[in-house]
Amino acid sequence: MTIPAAVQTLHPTSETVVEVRGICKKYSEVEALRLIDLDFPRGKLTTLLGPSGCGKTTLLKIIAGLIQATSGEVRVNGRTVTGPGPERAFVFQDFALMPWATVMRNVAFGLELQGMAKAERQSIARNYIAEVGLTGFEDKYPHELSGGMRQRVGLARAFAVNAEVLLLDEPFSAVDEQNRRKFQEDLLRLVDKERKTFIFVTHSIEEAVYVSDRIVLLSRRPGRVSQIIEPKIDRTASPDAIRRDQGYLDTVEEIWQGLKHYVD
Ligand SMILES: Nc1ncnc2c1ncn2[C@@H]1O[C@H](COP(=O)(O)OP(=O)(O)OP(=O)(O)O)[C@@H](O)[C@H]1O
Repeated sequence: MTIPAAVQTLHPTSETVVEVRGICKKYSEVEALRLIDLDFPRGKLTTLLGPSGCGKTTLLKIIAGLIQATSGEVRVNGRTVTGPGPERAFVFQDFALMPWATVMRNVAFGLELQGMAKAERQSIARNYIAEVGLTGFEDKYPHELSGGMRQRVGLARAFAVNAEVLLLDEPFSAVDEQNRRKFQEDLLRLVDKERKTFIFVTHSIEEAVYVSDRIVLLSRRPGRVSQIIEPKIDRTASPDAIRRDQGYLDTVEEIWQGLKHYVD
């Protein structure tokens, strides 16, 4: 058997944007997370992967400042997180679009809240609408779009506010396989282009290996970091070639071997 092209590392770099230190979270009797220490570097996409209920969404929400840890600390650019902040954008599973607003207004809404002039925010929004393949749909309302298109609007909105840290909670979970693949490619292009810090939660091992620079495997609840894997994949290859790449296939297998004993 070939040795998977993946290595374990946990070294902070000078480019570390998000530092998670000693995070524990208890929901009354339920211990969701135990002593999580992680660093998230700029320009990289890190995926949190692990058995259902291991605390992935909880960790993402603690980093977002949407819920408080029981103990420990999160720092973003050296500053302790005490609540939500403009440098962090949280992309929810359902995207929570405003049904009464057009695609353009939805995508530009965060900028509107910041008080940006209309022409400027529309120009930024137009750019991200194009990035997610929705040019021509600017004046449509959410109910006139397919589920996959609505998710793209949500993604464009998150990018438009220009947050440094993007927290994505299973953004592709509700779309069909073809749309999902298209999204994954859009996401990889944006990671490459935008130099932001992406923290991504998914249930799909294949998706994690395809899109991630690093994969953090969490153990069963209480979630702890059990392994960190860096898939070594040539991302300049075509999407189909990547999915046939031996390094890709070996990493998928390695993660499956690590996770399968949690599934019965
Ligand atoms: N508000 C809450 N009150 C009580 N328990 C909660 C609350 N939110 C989450 N939990 C529990 O904490 C644990 C971790 O939940 P969380 O949603 O973070 O896990 P997850 O890994 O994202 O799960 P999944 O993979 O199923 O989406 C679970 O056992 C869940 O039931």
